[in-house]
Amino acid sequence: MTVDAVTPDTGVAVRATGLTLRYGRTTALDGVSLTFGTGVTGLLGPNGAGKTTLLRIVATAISPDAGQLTVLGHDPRTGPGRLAVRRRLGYLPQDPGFHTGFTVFEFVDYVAILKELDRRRERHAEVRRVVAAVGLDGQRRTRIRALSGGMRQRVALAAALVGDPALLILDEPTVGLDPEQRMRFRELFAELGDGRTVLLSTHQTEDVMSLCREVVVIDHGAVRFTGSPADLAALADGRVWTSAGREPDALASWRTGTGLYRHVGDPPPGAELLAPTIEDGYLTLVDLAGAQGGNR
Ligand SMILES: Nc1ncnc2c1ncn2[C@@H]1O[C@H](COP(=O)(O)OP(=O)(O)OP(=O)(O)O)[C@@H](O)[C@H]1O
Repeated sequence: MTVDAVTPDTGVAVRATGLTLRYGRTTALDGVSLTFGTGVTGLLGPNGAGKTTLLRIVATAISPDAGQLTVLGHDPRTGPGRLAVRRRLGYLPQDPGFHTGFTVFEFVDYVAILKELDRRRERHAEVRRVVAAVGLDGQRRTRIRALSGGMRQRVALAAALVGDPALLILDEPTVGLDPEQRMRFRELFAELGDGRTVLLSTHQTEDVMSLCREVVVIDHGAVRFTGSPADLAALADGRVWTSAGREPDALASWRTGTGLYRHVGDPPPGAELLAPTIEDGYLTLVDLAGAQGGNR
Protein backbone atom coordinates (compact mmCIF):
# COMPACT_ATOMS: atom_id res chain seq x y z
CA MET A 1 0.00 0.00 0.00
CA THR A 2 1.38 3.46 -0.82
CA VAL A 3 0.78 6.14 1.71
CA ASP A 4 1.74 9.74 1.17
CA ALA A 5 3.31 9.97 4.60
CA VAL A 6 5.97 12.51 3.88
CA THR A 7 6.33 15.78 2.09
CA PRO A 8 7.67 14.56 -1.25
CA ASP A 9 10.46 17.13 -1.63
CA THR A 10 12.21 16.42 1.68
CA GLY A 11 11.17 12.94 2.86
CA VAL A 12 10.44 14.50 6.24
CA ALA A 13 7.02 14.12 7.86
CA VAL A 14 7.64 16.30 10.92
CA ARG A 15 10.09 19.16 11.22
CA ALA A 16 10.37 20.96 14.55
CA THR A 17 12.69 23.88 15.21
CA GLY A 18 13.23 25.44 18.62
CA LEU A 19 9.97 24.16 20.16
CA THR A 20 9.52 25.60 23.63
CA LEU A 21 6.62 25.16 26.00
CA ARG A 22 6.19 26.21 29.62
CA TYR A 23 3.56 25.24 32.15
CA GLY A 24 3.79 28.11 34.62
CA ARG A 25 7.33 27.96 35.95
CA THR A 26 8.03 24.50 34.52
CA THR A 27 9.81 24.42 31.17
CA ALA A 28 8.45 21.22 29.64
CA LEU A 29 10.24 21.72 26.29
CA ASP A 30 13.27 23.90 25.89
CA GLY A 31 14.13 24.63 22.25
CA VAL A 32 13.61 21.18 20.74
CA SER A 33 14.69 20.78 17.10
CA LEU A 34 14.03 17.44 15.40
CA THR A 35 12.95 15.86 12.16
CA PHE A 36 10.99 12.62 11.81
CA GLY A 37 10.86 10.63 8.58
CA THR A 38 9.22 7.34 7.64
CA GLY A 39 9.61 4.33 9.92
CA VAL A 40 9.24 3.94 13.65
CA THR A 41 11.03 6.45 15.87
CA GLY A 42 11.20 5.75 19.61
CA LEU A 43 11.14 8.53 22.18
CA LEU A 44 12.88 7.64 25.42
CA GLY A 45 13.37 9.77 28.51
CA PRO A 46 12.81 9.81 32.26
CA ASN A 47 9.43 10.65 33.80
CA GLY A 48 8.65 14.32 33.23
CA ALA A 49 11.26 14.66 30.43
CA GLY A 50 8.80 16.28 28.00
CA LYS A 51 7.92 13.34 25.71
CA THR A 52 4.15 13.65 26.06
CA THR A 53 4.36 17.42 25.66
CA LEU A 54 6.28 17.01 22.38
CA LEU A 55 3.82 14.39 21.08
CA ARG A 56 0.82 16.54 22.02
CA ILE A 57 2.29 19.48 20.11
CA VAL A 58 2.92 17.35 17.00
CA ALA A 59 -0.62 15.92 17.33
CA THR A 60 -1.94 19.53 17.30
CA ALA A 61 -3.54 19.07 20.75
CA ILE A 62 -1.55 22.00 22.19
CA SER A 63 0.52 24.84 20.70
CA PRO A 64 4.12 25.65 21.61
CA ASP A 65 5.01 29.02 23.14
CA ALA A 66 7.81 29.39 20.60
CA GLY A 67 9.36 27.55 17.66
CA GLN A 68 8.38 26.36 14.20
CA LEU A 69 6.59 23.15 13.28
CA THR A 70 5.66 21.54 9.98
CA VAL A 71 3.61 18.33 10.05
CA LEU A 72 2.95 16.45 6.80
CA GLY A 73 3.74 19.66 4.94
CA HIS A 74 1.29 21.81 6.94
CA ASP A 75 1.65 24.51 9.56
CA PRO A 76 -0.51 23.54 12.57
CA ARG A 77 -0.63 27.17 13.75
CA THR A 78 -3.20 27.92 11.04
CA GLY A 79 -6.77 26.59 11.18
CA PRO A 80 -6.63 24.93 7.72
CA GLY A 81 -3.17 23.52 8.55
CA ARG A 82 -4.42 21.94 11.80
CA LEU A 83 -7.42 20.44 10.04
CA ALA A 84 -5.24 19.00 7.25
CA VAL A 85 -2.92 17.39 9.82
CA ARG A 86 -5.78 15.99 11.92
CA ARG A 87 -7.31 14.34 8.85
CA ARG A 88 -4.14 12.29 8.34
CA LEU A 89 -3.19 11.70 11.95
CA GLY A 90 -3.74 8.78 14.33
CA TYR A 91 -3.12 9.65 17.98
CA LEU A 92 -3.08 7.31 20.94
CA PRO A 93 -2.79 9.59 23.99
CA GLN A 94 -1.34 8.49 27.31
CA ASP A 95 -4.73 8.58 29.05
CA PRO A 96 -7.33 7.93 26.39
CA GLY A 97 -10.76 8.97 27.59
CA PHE A 98 -13.48 6.41 26.94
CA HIS A 99 -17.24 6.51 26.99
CA THR A 100 -17.30 3.29 28.96
CA GLY A 101 -20.96 2.59 28.21
CA PHE A 102 -20.09 2.14 24.52
CA THR A 103 -19.29 -1.26 23.12
CA VAL A 104 -15.91 -1.65 21.41
CA PHE A 105 -17.57 -1.37 18.00
CA GLU A 106 -19.65 1.67 18.98
CA PHE A 107 -16.65 3.51 20.40
CA VAL A 108 -14.40 2.94 17.38
CA ASP A 109 -17.32 3.75 15.07
CA TYR A 110 -17.84 7.01 16.96
CA VAL A 111 -14.16 7.90 16.41
CA ALA A 112 -14.56 7.00 12.72
CA ILE A 113 -17.51 9.41 12.48
CA LEU A 114 -15.39 12.16 14.07
CA LYS A 115 -12.71 11.34 11.48
CA GLU A 116 -15.29 12.12 8.78
CA LEU A 117 -15.76 8.61 7.43
CA ASP A 118 -19.26 9.48 6.30
CA ARG A 119 -20.36 6.41 4.35
CA ARG A 120 -21.82 3.94 6.80
CA ARG A 121 -20.99 0.73 4.97
CA GLU A 122 -17.32 1.67 4.31
CA ARG A 123 -16.99 3.07 7.82
CA HIS A 124 -18.24 -0.13 9.41
CA ALA A 125 -15.83 -2.17 7.27
CA GLU A 126 -13.00 0.09 8.45
CA VAL A 127 -14.06 -0.31 12.10
CA ARG A 128 -14.06 -4.10 11.70
CA ARG A 129 -10.61 -3.92 10.07
CA VAL A 130 -8.96 -1.96 12.88
CA VAL A 131 -10.70 -3.91 15.65
CA ALA A 132 -9.41 -7.13 14.06
CA ALA A 133 -5.91 -5.60 13.69
CA VAL A 134 -5.66 -5.20 17.49
CA GLY A 135 -7.06 -8.69 18.13
CA LEU A 136 -10.43 -7.66 19.56
CA ASP A 137 -12.71 -9.35 17.01
CA GLY A 138 -14.28 -11.44 19.75
CA GLN A 139 -15.02 -8.38 21.92
CA ARG A 140 -16.74 -6.15 19.34
CA ARG A 141 -19.99 -6.18 21.28
CA THR A 142 -18.43 -5.97 24.75
CA ARG A 143 -18.93 -2.75 26.70
CA ILE A 144 -15.66 -0.92 27.37
CA ARG A 145 -16.37 -0.83 31.10
CA ALA A 146 -16.16 -4.65 31.12
CA LEU A 147 -12.69 -4.76 29.49
CA SER A 148 -9.34 -5.13 31.27
CA GLY A 149 -6.81 -2.26 31.17
CA GLY A 150 -4.76 -3.97 28.46
CA MET A 151 -7.83 -4.54 26.31
CA ARG A 152 -8.84 -0.89 26.68
CA GLN A 153 -5.36 0.02 25.47
CA ARG A 154 -6.03 -2.09 22.38
CA VAL A 155 -9.33 -0.29 21.79
CA ALA A 156 -7.46 3.05 21.97
CA LEU A 157 -4.97 1.77 19.40
CA ALA A 158 -7.80 0.61 17.10
CA ALA A 159 -9.25 4.13 17.32
CA ALA A 160 -5.86 5.61 16.37
CA LEU A 161 -5.64 3.31 13.32
CA VAL A 162 -8.99 4.36 11.83
CA GLY A 163 -8.61 5.80 8.33
CA ASP A 164 -5.07 4.47 7.80
CA PRO A 165 -3.28 7.65 8.94
CA ALA A 166 0.02 8.76 7.41
CA LEU A 167 1.33 9.82 10.82
CA LEU A 168 0.79 7.74 13.95
CA ILE A 169 1.57 9.17 17.36
CA LEU A 170 1.58 6.54 20.10
CA ASP A 171 2.18 7.64 23.68
CA GLU A 172 3.25 4.59 25.70
CA PRO A 173 1.11 2.20 23.66
CA THR A 174 2.38 -1.03 25.25
CA VAL A 175 1.68 -0.07 28.87
CA GLY A 176 -0.44 -2.71 30.58
CA LEU A 177 -0.10 -5.29 27.80
CA ASP A 178 0.88 -8.86 28.54
CA PRO A 179 4.07 -10.16 26.84
CA GLU A 180 2.20 -11.92 24.05
CA GLN A 181 0.20 -8.79 23.20
CA ARG A 182 3.31 -6.64 23.42
CA MET A 183 4.96 -8.88 20.86
CA ARG A 184 1.89 -8.66 18.61
CA PHE A 185 1.87 -4.90 18.92
CA ARG A 186 5.56 -4.68 18.05
CA GLU A 187 4.85 -6.63 14.89
CA LEU A 188 1.91 -4.38 14.06
CA PHE A 189 3.94 -1.20 14.66
CA ALA A 190 6.81 -2.49 12.53
CA GLU A 191 4.32 -3.13 9.73
CA LEU A 192 2.78 0.31 10.20
CA GLY A 193 6.21 1.92 10.01
CA ASP A 194 6.50 0.65 6.45
CA GLY A 195 5.79 3.80 4.43
CA ARG A 196 4.34 5.76 7.37
CA THR A 197 5.79 7.83 10.17
CA VAL A 198 5.26 6.32 13.61
CA LEU A 199 6.34 8.19 16.75
CA LEU A 200 6.35 6.03 19.80
CA SER A 201 7.00 7.16 23.35
CA THR A 202 7.95 4.32 25.66
CA HIS A 203 9.88 3.29 28.75
CA GLN A 204 10.40 -0.18 27.24
CA THR A 205 13.91 -0.29 25.86
CA GLU A 206 13.20 -3.73 24.33
CA ASP A 207 10.41 -2.14 22.25
CA VAL A 208 12.91 0.41 20.95
CA MET A 209 15.59 -2.18 20.22
CA SER A 210 13.31 -4.49 18.31
CA LEU A 211 11.22 -1.89 16.49
CA CYS A 212 12.78 1.48 15.96
CA ARG A 213 14.88 2.74 13.10
CA GLU A 214 15.72 5.83 15.09
CA VAL A 215 15.74 6.75 18.79
CA VAL A 216 15.43 10.17 20.34
CA VAL A 217 16.30 10.63 24.01
CA ILE A 218 14.74 13.63 25.72
CA ASP A 219 15.68 14.79 29.20
CA HIS A 220 14.69 17.97 31.01
CA GLY A 221 12.87 19.23 27.93
CA ALA A 222 15.89 18.97 25.61
CA VAL A 223 17.09 16.46 23.01
CA ARG A 224 20.07 14.53 24.38
CA PHE A 225 20.52 11.97 21.61
CA THR A 226 19.31 11.05 18.14
CA GLY A 227 20.57 7.99 16.32
CA SER A 228 19.99 4.30 15.82
CA PRO A 229 19.30 1.92 18.74
CA ALA A 230 22.77 0.40 18.12
CA ASP A 231 24.36 3.87 18.39
CA LEU A 232 22.59 4.41 21.71
CA ALA A 233 23.83 1.07 23.06
CA ALA A 234 27.35 1.92 21.84
CA LEU A 235 27.49 4.92 24.22
CA ALA A 236 28.09 2.34 26.97
CA ASP A 237 30.88 0.53 25.11
CA GLY A 238 33.57 -0.41 27.64
CA ARG A 239 31.35 0.74 30.52
CA VAL A 240 29.38 -2.41 31.36
CA TRP A 241 30.87 -5.15 33.50
CA THR A 242 29.95 -7.98 35.74
CA SER A 243 31.24 -9.05 39.17
CA ALA A 244 30.25 -11.05 42.22
CA GLY A 245 29.29 -8.10 44.43
CA ARG A 246 27.65 -4.66 44.32
CA GLU A 247 29.90 -1.74 43.22
CA PRO A 248 29.04 1.46 45.07
CA ASP A 249 30.86 3.69 42.54
CA ALA A 250 28.94 2.45 39.47
CA LEU A 251 26.18 4.63 37.92
CA ALA A 252 23.88 1.65 38.19
CA SER A 253 24.35 -1.81 39.67
CA TRP A 254 21.86 -4.61 39.87
CA ARG A 255 21.81 -8.25 40.77
CA THR A 256 20.88 -10.51 37.85
CA GLY A 257 19.13 -13.86 37.88
CA THR A 258 22.49 -15.65 37.76
CA GLY A 259 23.42 -14.16 41.16
CA LEU A 260 26.13 -11.98 39.56
CA TYR A 261 25.92 -8.18 39.54
CA ARG A 262 25.82 -6.11 36.36
CA HIS A 263 27.21 -2.58 36.48
CA VAL A 264 27.22 0.49 34.24
CA GLY A 265 29.83 3.19 34.83
CA ASP A 266 33.61 3.44 34.97
CA PRO A 267 34.87 -0.16 35.27
CA PRO A 268 37.63 -1.02 37.73
CA PRO A 269 40.92 -2.33 36.24
CA GLY A 270 40.66 -5.90 35.00
CA ALA A 271 36.83 -5.92 35.09
CA GLU A 272 35.02 -8.49 32.96
CA LEU A 273 33.38 -6.31 30.30
CA LEU A 274 30.01 -7.11 28.70
CA ALA A 275 28.38 -6.03 25.44
CA PRO A 276 26.13 -3.04 26.24
CA THR A 277 22.38 -3.02 25.68
CA ILE A 278 20.33 0.01 24.69
CA GLU A 279 19.33 0.35 28.36
CA ASP A 280 23.00 0.62 29.35
CA GLY A 281 23.50 3.33 26.71
CA TYR A 282 20.46 5.17 27.97
CA LEU A 283 21.64 5.05 31.60
CA THR A 284 25.07 6.35 30.56
CA LEU A 285 23.52 9.18 28.56
CA VAL A 286 21.01 10.32 31.17
CA ASP A 287 23.70 10.30 33.84
CA LEU A 288 26.09 12.27 31.60
CA ALA A 289 23.36 14.82 30.92
CA GLY A 290 22.77 15.19 34.68
CA ALA A 291 26.50 15.60 35.32
CA GLN A 292 26.68 18.32 32.64
CA GLY A 293 23.97 20.40 34.30
CA GLY A 294 20.81 18.98 32.77
CA ASN A 295 18.64 20.59 35.42
CA ARG A 296 16.07 23.12 34.40
N1 LIG B 1 -0.84 20.25 32.12
C1 LIG B 1 0.28 20.46 32.80
N2 LIG B 1 0.35 21.42 33.75
C2 LIG B 1 1.50 21.65 34.43
N3 LIG B 1 2.65 20.97 34.23
C3 LIG B 1 2.64 20.00 33.31
C4 LIG B 1 1.46 19.68 32.55
N4 LIG B 1 1.76 18.67 31.70
C5 LIG B 1 3.06 18.35 31.94
N5 LIG B 1 3.59 19.15 32.88
C6 LIG B 1 4.99 19.14 33.35
O1 LIG B 1 5.82 19.26 32.20
C7 LIG B 1 6.96 18.41 32.30
C8 LIG B 1 7.00 17.46 31.11
O2 LIG B 1 5.91 16.53 31.23
P1 LIG B 1 5.57 15.41 30.16
O3 LIG B 1 4.25 14.82 30.53
O4 LIG B 1 5.71 15.98 28.80
O5 LIG B 1 6.76 14.37 30.42
P2 LIG B 1 6.94 12.85 29.91
O6 LIG B 1 8.34 12.75 29.40
O7 LIG B 1 5.85 12.48 28.99
O8 LIG B 1 6.81 12.03 31.28
P3 LIG B 1 6.29 10.50 31.58
O9 LIG B 1 7.38 9.58 31.10
O10 LIG B 1 6.19 10.51 33.08
O11 LIG B 1 4.99 10.34 30.89
C9 LIG B 1 6.85 17.74 33.66
O12 LIG B 1 7.62 18.48 34.58
C10 LIG B 1 5.37 17.81 33.99
O13 LIG B 1 5.18 17.84 35.39
